[in-house]
Amino acid sequence: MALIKTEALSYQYPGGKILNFPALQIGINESWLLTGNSGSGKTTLLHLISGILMPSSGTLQIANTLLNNLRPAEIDVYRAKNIGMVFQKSYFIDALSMHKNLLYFAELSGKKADIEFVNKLLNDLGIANLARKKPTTLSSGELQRFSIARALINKPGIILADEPTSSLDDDNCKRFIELIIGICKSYGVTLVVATHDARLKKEFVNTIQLN
Ligand SMILES: Nc1ncnc2c1ncn2[C@@H]1O[C@H](COP(=O)(O)OP(=O)(O)OP(=O)(O)O)[C@@H](O)[C@H]1O
Repeated sequence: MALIKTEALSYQYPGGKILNFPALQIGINESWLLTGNSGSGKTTLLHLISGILMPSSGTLQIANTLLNNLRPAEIDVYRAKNIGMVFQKSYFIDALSMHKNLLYFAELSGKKADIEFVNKLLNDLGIANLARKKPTTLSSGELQRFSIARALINKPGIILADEPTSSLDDDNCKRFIELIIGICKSYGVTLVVATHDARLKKEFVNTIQLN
């Protein structure tokens, strides 16, 4: 069964052209690359899947839930439970250690942080030795590895990453993408990476191409 399924999905920003998306069937624990030229709608599609935007037409189904039918409050609950996000730039609080940052973000969702899970994540990502450091003392490659931990902290079924490697050099890019694909595989998480970064193409079997 598909975890993410769309049919005839489209979105139109006020006054903008209609963005039409190909039908998608993305399975549990699969890794997908979302590519296309600048302006083709990669970020918009990620925002539709995460419920930040509602489709103008078409259907979007995640597991057994038709997102079109949800009310805004239900969408917020859906997003908090199901979606982890990784962005081009990491977002952490400078005054807190990385460990405290992760506990803080875990608790933002209203649940008590699972410290054992946080520690397991840090070990699995090979960043436990950096957990006492503050964000300003870390490199962009190290911060992006913590962004993976942040995205996984509430145990989502789906991770959406928007241009996660565009500020990384070749070594960090390779390390990051292998790490996020590997950890999503081992945690049973479905991964969609939107990018125009040609370095990522060879890492994915499944590709969505937007025009
Ligand atoms: N908030 C907005 N209001 C109006 N138009 C928007 C808005 N955000 C994006 N667009 C337009 O919608 C289209 C798709 O944008 P989107 O950011 O999804 O593309 P993208 O493929 O992610 O591009 P890039 O690779 O440059 O990030 C573009 O034409 C863009 O100008």
